[in-house]
Amino acid sequence: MRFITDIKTFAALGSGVIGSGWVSRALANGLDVLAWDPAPGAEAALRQRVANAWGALEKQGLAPGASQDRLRFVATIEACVKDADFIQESAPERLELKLELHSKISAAAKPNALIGSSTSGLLPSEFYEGSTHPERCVVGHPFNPVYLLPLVEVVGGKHTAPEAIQAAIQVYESLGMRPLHVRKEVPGFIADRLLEALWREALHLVNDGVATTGEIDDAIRFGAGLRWSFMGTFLTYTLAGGDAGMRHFMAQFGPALQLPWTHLPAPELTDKLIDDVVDGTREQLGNHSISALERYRDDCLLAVLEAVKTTKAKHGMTFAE
Ligand SMILES: NC(=O)C1=CN([C@@H]2O[C@H](COP(=O)(O)OP(=O)(O)OC[C@H]3O[C@@H](n4cnc5c(N)ncnc54)[C@H](O)[C@@H]3O)[C@@H](O)[C@H]2O)C=CC1
Ligand SMILES: C[N+](C)(C)CC(=O)CC(=O)[O-]
Repeated sequence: MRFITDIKTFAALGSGVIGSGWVSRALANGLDVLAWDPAPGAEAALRQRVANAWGALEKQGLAPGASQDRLRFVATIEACVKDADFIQESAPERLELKLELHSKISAAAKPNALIGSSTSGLLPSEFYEGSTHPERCVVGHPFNPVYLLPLVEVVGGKHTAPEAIQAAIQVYESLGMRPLHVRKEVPGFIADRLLEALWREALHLVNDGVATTGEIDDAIRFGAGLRWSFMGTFLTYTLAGGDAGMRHFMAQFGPALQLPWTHLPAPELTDKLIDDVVDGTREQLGNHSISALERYRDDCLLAVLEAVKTTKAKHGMTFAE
């Protein structure tokens, strides 16, 4: 089966926070968009959200022909999907609801139109169980705001064709995104496993009276949050190991995971896990020395600090706010 990758018409089912983000991104990329949502007043709310996002999208740069007028809100699931080249579902996070919705979407869609779900962590093998042509069905998990953040996690289920994963990656790239193929189907995928761990711990801190939510957010936004925009945890910690890199870092700070500071159970630090982490970060380092990456990290930090400061001032805020 050749899946459609040269898309002209994008269908969005569910037009809440995430659905309207997809609609905005698709319109900004010069596509025709069909949207459906069963809630009363959904069309007006969607148009309002798209209008709100449009200023940022104009600053980022619109594709030729991009226009909010190319959005058509329709009355049925069938009208939304039957002529669509690509379909993205962003309905509430309930397994039964998604199961029923996808059986209807897939029955009415062109057989070679890819179908993506925005789910934050439900398993595609489960909610695509009743779908027609499930080989074209994937998860495309985005991040809020969908029209600006590039990451989209692409996850297949037990019936998804490998070619469909590649085709979906191609489509998401054509929408200016940075797809990440999650190779193993697990609840929460990669990013939400991490975000949930952080969030759960933050709730423990509040619950234990250690910090307020504002203090916890300060702990993120004035520290690791600034460096996360350009360097992930593994490479950051490799640099934190100095010239000896990740192996020294693991020896020095790995045992503290067993104390534990957190309320989450820690993984057992087996030799295999350490080797996997060391080998993985070695690959990430490539030919770059630790000191070269430190210069890169510092340059990026300065640029981000300057950008945040300038942007906040434009909005009438001080840097400390
Ligand atoms: N809010 C977030 O930060 C993120 C949410 N997601 C995922 O995106 C999906 C949508 O979440 P949100 O946009 O946040 O929710 P939301 O509550 O803002 O929007 C859901 C929309 O679905 C509509 N809806 C209700 N029943 C429906 C049905 N049977 N078929 C189609 N639409 C229906 C509602 O009227 C509403 O407009 C969920 O699967 C969620 O896990 C993914 C990434 C981030
Ligand atoms: C809270 N959430 C699980 C819905 C968040 C996401 O899925 C991604 C995001 O935007 O943080």
